[in-house]
Amino acid sequence: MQMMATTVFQQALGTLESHSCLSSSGFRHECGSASVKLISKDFKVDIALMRRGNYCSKKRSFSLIQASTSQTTVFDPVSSPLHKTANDSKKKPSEAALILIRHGESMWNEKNLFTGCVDVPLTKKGVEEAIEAGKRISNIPIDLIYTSALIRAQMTAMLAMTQHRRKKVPIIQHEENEQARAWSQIFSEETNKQCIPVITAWQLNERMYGELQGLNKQETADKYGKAKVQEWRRSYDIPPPNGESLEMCAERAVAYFQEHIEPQLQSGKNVMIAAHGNSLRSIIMYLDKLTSQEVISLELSTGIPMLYIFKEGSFIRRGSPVAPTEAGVYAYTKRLAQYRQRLDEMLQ
Ligand SMILES: O=C(O)[C@@H](CO)OP(=O)(O)O
Repeated sequence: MQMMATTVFQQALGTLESHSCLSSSGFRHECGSASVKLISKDFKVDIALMRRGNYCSKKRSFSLIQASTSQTTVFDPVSSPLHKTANDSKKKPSEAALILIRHGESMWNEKNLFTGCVDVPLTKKGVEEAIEAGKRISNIPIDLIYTSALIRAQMTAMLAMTQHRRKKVPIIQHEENEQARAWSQIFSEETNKQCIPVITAWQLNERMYGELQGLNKQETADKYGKAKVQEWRRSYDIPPPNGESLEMCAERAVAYFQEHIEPQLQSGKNVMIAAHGNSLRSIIMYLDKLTSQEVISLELSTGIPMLYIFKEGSFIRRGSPVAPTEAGVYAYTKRLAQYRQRLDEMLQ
């Protein structure tokens, strides 16, 4: 179907009250969602907003962002506007998608051991979670992927990308030294266009859990008391013995995000970050402007993608995209809906 230039969506202010209460298991669904009908001349889009999916934070209300015929500046022919005009490339990108995903279940998650920076792989369940996550983001544009230096995050990113409908190939970048850079070059521009660079950064590693690494969480609580262990696990500025506090983790993870990832989003590139429970908690604290008190109650489940839209310097949380097979639609913006429609056309 010829993609009609969609008209400006009517702005709908969907005020969503989502009440989330947090459980020690780390997450609880909350269906504080509302359906908001966005009508344009070309197609009606029901956007079930803010399906609270599997991550919680404090009670928040959201208003729907204005969706307009903004020029999409993306680095992917599928989503580039059909009729680019001369001055399009000079236009600042309208928005960019940011996907955050905590790695799937790891073998030490399964054993309930403190993991931190110990480099353990995913379990079979973690592999399945990563693949399911890939299905949920399979229609969202991704131009760059960032992971930590740990295999559980890298496995999650690569497994998720096996499900992406654009079928670009994620390539881990080796820039650790000149030889690594030289020996991993791609000598075909066309092939290069079909690749997505994957940048690994130790700054996105899980918080270093110090002398708790390898200890069983329940045994540690029995030994030191539940309150003390909860303080080590979830407080902002109290580190575990010879380990990192969340604040210390944020000093590297958020700094890396601001220095290396945010500029990419500002240039219109769509980014996925596959990382860890605490390094992502520190980043979400920054994105959502949570206080050190509020972040205590923020928990992330394994393998559940979280979608943000970066627009005019702000991060708008859009919830967790539902799987492509599920009825209904996503916390999509117009641009993301267009991208999906072009994928459908391309894959017909
Ligand atoms: O052990 C760890 O590294 C982390 C994440 O698995 O555990 P917690 O959720 O207790 O911070």
